[in-house]
Formats: sequence, structure tokens, C-alpha cells
Amino acid sequence: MQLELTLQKTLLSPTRIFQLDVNITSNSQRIVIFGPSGAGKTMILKSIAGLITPDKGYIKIADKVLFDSTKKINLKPQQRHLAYLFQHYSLFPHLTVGQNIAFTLKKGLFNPNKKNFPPQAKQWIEKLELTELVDLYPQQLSGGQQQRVALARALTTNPCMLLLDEPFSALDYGLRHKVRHEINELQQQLNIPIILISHDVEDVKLFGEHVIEIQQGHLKG
Ligand SMILES: Nc1ncnc2c1ncn2[C@@H]1O[C@H](COP(=O)(O)OP(=O)(O)OP(=O)(O)O)[C@@H](O)[C@H]1O
Repeated sequence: MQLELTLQKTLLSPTRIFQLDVNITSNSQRIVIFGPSGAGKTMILKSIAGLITPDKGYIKIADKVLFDSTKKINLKPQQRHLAYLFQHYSLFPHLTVGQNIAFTLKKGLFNPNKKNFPPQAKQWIEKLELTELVDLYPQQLSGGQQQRVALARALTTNPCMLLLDEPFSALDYGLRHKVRHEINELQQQLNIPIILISHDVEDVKLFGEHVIEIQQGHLKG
């Protein structure tokens, strides 16, 4: 999928200034943005998702312009049709697995029904082999299971791209290896484009068809 991105953003804190200034063009279905902690990876991903607004820049995915500071285009996150999977999954602790997955599809104020899920939720519950877990709560799941629930919830909206923010960092070493390979297979099966950010070289090796290295807010090299 074609990605064109130019971003500039300055963040000021009392003790320092952080400047993000990057330019990325890619045709890859599997992009890894790699770099040390604090390099600006999450800021790039959140800018793509529409969760933070760059000072200046341009973001285009496929034929859709998501952000253009000169033309004052800034689509809302829900208009971008992207799914953002956070580092710590952000599941709702008071909702069951099934309700968590159905949550993004619900209309109105009430939580999703505990037993009847919309077809799009059912489809992902089955595909990600979560049928046996639908009645459990997030705290009753392993890290890998929570990860699958978060992924199912992200996929129910039919996103045109998955944004994965350090998706394996909360898992212990053994599970990280297993879940990394599961997600790799799933991405290939679904053929859904991903941008994955990580500071782990194993992610680069497995997912990095196009690797973008970032350091202190700038592309390396
Ligand atoms: N609200 C803020 N105000 C000031 N500086 C900020 C703010 N948010 C982030 N920063 C700074 O921006 C820089 C980039 O942060 P970002 O979260 O994008 O890094 P990262 O590469 O994703 O790191 P990590 O791998 O640790 O998640 C960091 O140096 C951080 O201190």
C-alpha cells in the first residue's frame, strides 16, 4: 500500500525540546519503524492514526489524504479507517472478551450484549480462535490471549491498515516468540498492510519488508 508521509512536530517540556522531522515513502505491505526508546516512533504512528496533530506535514495512504497542513485537511481518527493496536492492548476490564470485541461496532450508550454479537465480531472471534474465551474478562487471560482479543477488536472495523505499537513488548520472552509468529501468519493470510513500531531486532527480521530507522526524531542515515 502506498504511504507518503512528511511530518514535523516540536514538543516542548520544561527541560528539553524534541523535534520530529521525517519523510517516508513506501509501497510495502510490511513497514517496520525501528529505533531506540524516545526516538519518536509512537509520535509517527499516532500522527498517522490522527491521535496527535503534526505542526506541519502531509499524510497519504493509498489514494486518501489523511492530513495536509497546507490545505487544512485533518481527518478524524474514525474517518481514517485505520486500526491502532496499543502497547498494552487497552481492553476494558469490566467487559467480557466478546463485549470487548463487539465494542467498536456498538451504537448508542449501552455496552454490547454479553451473548449476541454482531456478525463482524463473531467472524473475528472465530478466526482468532477466541470462541472458548468470549465469557471471560481480560484479567482472566494470558498476555498472548489479551493480544489476540485486542487484535480481533481492531479488525472488526475492517481497517485498511493495522498500526502496531510495540505489539509484543508486554509479553514474556517465550510467548513473545509464539505470538510474533502468529501475527506474522495472520498478516500474510489477511494480506492487510501493517506499520509496526519496535525497538526489537526480531521484529525487524520477521516483519521488516521495508525498515525505517529513526533516531532522535530523524531518519537515520
Ligand atoms: N507531551 C510531550 N511533551 C514533551 N515531550 C514529549 C511529549 N510526548 C513525548 N515527548 C517526547 O517525544 C519523544 C518521542 O516520544 P515517542 O513516544 O514517540 O518515542 P518512542 O520512540 O515511541 O519511544 P518508546 O519506544 O519508548 O515508546 C520522547 O523523547 C519524549 O520524551
